[in-house]
Amino acid sequence: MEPQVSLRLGENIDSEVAGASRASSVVDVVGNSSGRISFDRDDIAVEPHEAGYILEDVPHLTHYMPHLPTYANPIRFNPAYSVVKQYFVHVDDTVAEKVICHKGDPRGTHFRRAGPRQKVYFKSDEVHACIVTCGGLCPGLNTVVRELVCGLCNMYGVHKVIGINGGYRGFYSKNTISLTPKVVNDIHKRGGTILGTSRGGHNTKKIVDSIEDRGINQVYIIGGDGTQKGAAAIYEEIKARGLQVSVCGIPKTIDNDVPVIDKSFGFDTAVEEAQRAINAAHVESESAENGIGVVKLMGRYSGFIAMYATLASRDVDCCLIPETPFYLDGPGGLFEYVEKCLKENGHMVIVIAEGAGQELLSESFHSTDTKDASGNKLLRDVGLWISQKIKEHFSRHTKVKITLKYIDPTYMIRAVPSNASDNVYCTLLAQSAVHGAMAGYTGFTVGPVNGRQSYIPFQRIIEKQNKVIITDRMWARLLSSTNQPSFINTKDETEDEEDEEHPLLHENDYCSLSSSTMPAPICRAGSLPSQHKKKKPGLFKKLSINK
Ligand SMILES: Nc1ncnc2c1ncn2[C@@H]1O[C@H](COP(=O)(O)OP(=O)(O)O)[C@@H](O)[C@H]1O
Ligand SMILES: O=P(O)(O)OC[C@H]1O[C@](O)(COP(=O)(O)O)[C@@H](O)[C@@H]1O
Ligand SMILES: [Mg+2]
Repeated sequence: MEPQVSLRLGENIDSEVAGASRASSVVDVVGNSSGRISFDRDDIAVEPHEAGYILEDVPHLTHYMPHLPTYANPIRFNPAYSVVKQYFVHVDDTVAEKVICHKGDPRGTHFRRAGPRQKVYFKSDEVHACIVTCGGLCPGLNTVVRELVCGLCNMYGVHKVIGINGGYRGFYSKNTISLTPKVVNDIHKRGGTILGTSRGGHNTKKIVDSIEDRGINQVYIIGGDGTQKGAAAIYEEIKARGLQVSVCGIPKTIDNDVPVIDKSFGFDTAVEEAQRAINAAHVESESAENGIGVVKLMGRYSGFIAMYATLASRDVDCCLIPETPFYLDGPGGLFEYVEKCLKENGHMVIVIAEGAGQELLSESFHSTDTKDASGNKLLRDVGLWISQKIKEHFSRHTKVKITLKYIDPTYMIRAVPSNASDNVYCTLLAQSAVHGAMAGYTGFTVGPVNGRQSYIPFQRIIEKQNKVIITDRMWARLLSSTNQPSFINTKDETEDEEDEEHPLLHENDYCSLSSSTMPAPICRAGSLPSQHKKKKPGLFKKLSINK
């Protein structure tokens, strides 16, 4: 079956924008010849047509400004691109969210494919774009800034691009940075962001006032989950004021915790840079008698950097991440495993993500929650804590003398420039963002879905965090690479097997589960918390059978 364009019947089929006349509809169910249904995201849940797919579309300026004029895309006059056959993205092109299907499955959710359109909704010399970077640092920020500027200026002939200083709060300050291809020429070789960044300080009304006062009509917002929530609020306010301003979010997070997209920029660089710390830990531990190297890596709620760095290195004996429960004492606990490693190999390396075991730390410190300016919970140093616990264990309960070195490379990893593959990734991301804004899309985030750049509604990006699925094959690969304990005792596994009520679950069922449904860290030796046993029996064993 040929996928159909998500236009309403009676709409101009030549229109560059699917559903251009709709007020706010962003989700279409595209079916076969028997028809299709369009609906507002906020309205009702609609069952997709048996043979159709759901197009989770992004808003367009014409949804609230229906009579905007269009212009021929200036790229067609650019010698670099005019020779490329089929350079423009077809209006029907969509990208499937899931590429693994089972016989009889519905075709699932699709996103609009990113790329240049035949028509644009801005005259190049009328574009006044701004770029802002928010939240924590991440390798590649400067590359994205560079490629946004070069994409706007070199591909579309835009002359007015400004940088907002120091994150969202920079919208309220007088000073901005004028950005030209010359200014940004070398910045991709530097870590950090030339624009500066910050946490907190988001005031939607004041930001949109500033956008209006300055005559800005394209806003590129680079940042993580918090930033994208802020971008969504800015878009809503701009829509409410009826402004012809495209708002485009570019997901940034070293933690790789943004959902839907394949991975976030800077992640590859972070994994690569983490190897240096792991190597150092390995050298130190190998060179001492009963040497233990502990490396803390970033990852507040998602342990992707720790997991991939461990898999890449092969020198790591134990990887602890926020998504996995672990405990210290007793059979199957961490101390027992450390003793075993030292006995067998004379040394060991532990990688721990910063958000791992936080519940265990809270128990130790009885701390109250403190937050940063953006409202993110401030975490205690788990690396230091676990290092002390291991030292205490060996001095109090064994005769083994250990040498433990704790390495915290987190900010060093975050501050490096992006590597080659991240640079290419950042280029595609930035160019896709520019194409989308020029084509009049707004209220969208850009990112790769199954290898294809796509336009994704803000809602999908901010509704949950991407997490390591510990029942997935990737975590199983890690466990088999490190041989670390799963921190699940056999008694619990047997209980799970006996539970016939719960059918096998598909991996995608888990992708849609939030952290609240994942097991809480185990606090006591040798047993799982009771709510874990009751809520998700079979969580660990059964899914692996399904792969
Ligand atoms: N729910 C929210 N609504 C509006 N703005 C937000 C929200 N959460 C965070 N922000 C703003 O986004 C910016 C970055 O958020 P932060 O959580 O620090 O980093 P990140 O975007 O990398 O997750 C901050 O300026 C913060 O004020
Ligand atoms: O010390 P900071 O700058 O607040 O940043 C610490 C946090 O920033 C991160 O690197 C990334 O967080 P964001 O994506 O929210 O910016 C986390 O891994 C880490 O916990
Ligand atoms: Mg964040």
